[in-house]
Amino acid sequence: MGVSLLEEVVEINRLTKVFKHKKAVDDVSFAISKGDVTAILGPNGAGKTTTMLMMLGLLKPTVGEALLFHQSPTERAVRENLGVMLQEVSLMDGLKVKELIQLFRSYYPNPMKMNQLIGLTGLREDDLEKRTEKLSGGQKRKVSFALALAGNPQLLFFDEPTVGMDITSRRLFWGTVQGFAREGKTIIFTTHYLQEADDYADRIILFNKGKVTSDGTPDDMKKKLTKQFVSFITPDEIPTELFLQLPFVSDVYEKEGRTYIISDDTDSVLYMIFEKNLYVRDIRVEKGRLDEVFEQLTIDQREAI
Ligand SMILES: Nc1ncnc2c1ncn2[C@@H]1O[C@H](COP(=O)(O)OP(=O)(O)OP(=O)(O)O)[C@@H](O)[C@H]1O
Repeated sequence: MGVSLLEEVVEINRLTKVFKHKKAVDDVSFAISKGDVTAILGPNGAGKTTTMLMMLGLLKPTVGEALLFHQSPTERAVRENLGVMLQEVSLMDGLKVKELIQLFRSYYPNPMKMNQLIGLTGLREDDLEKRTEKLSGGQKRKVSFALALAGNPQLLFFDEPTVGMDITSRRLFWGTVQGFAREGKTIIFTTHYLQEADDYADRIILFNKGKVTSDGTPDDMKKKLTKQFVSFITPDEIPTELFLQLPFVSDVYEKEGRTYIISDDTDSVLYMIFEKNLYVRDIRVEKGRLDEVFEQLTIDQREAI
């Protein structure tokens, strides 16, 4: 059981894509384990979609390779276990939604049951009778979600899945994804919504200018990229040396009457404050927020241009 949970279902090795003279993806390698929900996060043009298309075998890498289930993504056995929802939703015209979904189900050896698909995607009975060209943007995305799930795949790729969804649809979508993860399905999605990556991903792979700039759990990322600190007000002399000698404290300073202790272990700082019985009031703990991390990253990119 333990071994199969760690099984790597996606492996990309030195993946690089050059468009004319632009390096959209630059020497990217990582592996993704079975059952993980992974967010690929990054500013516009960072190379997220290009990487996903190469992983799926829809775009040929300039250098490197992508393997799904240890095989080429173009293998039939891989395709049968793969569900994909891309940004551009183009559905075959002239068919009713129900017919289109049935058609997709017929391509797979073990398709998901029709009523399960409807329940998971939030499609309504009357949507099923509509012709695809008559659907709204939101309805199209639901159909595209249903088509991605039609084969009951083990591995799912979503490129910006919740763009254009209302709050109810979004909630249903993430509920479905979380249920899949519990069943051991592997999910990879790109997003601009930091909150979604933080809330739903086990792992965030941060892209910037074609490269992976950070990779870890949302908590790891916050620890690594944001400043965490404890701050308080004290009428006493600040015991700067006492804090600075601790291995987990990187800086101590005062600003506008408030003392700041910068540390990646804010719990231990609090412990120290109480253990030494320091007279402090209005203690605040700042753990760092992911949107600040992202903002920082985007600013860095802009400055680099
Ligand atoms: N077919 C193409 N031809 C030329 N350049 C391309 C092509 N596809 C992507 N690019 C360029 O490669 C870079 C990476 O694009 P990509 O779409 O992978 O980024 P992204 O991170 O998915 O961005 P977004 O969040 O805006 O979708 C961009 O500079 C883009 O303009």
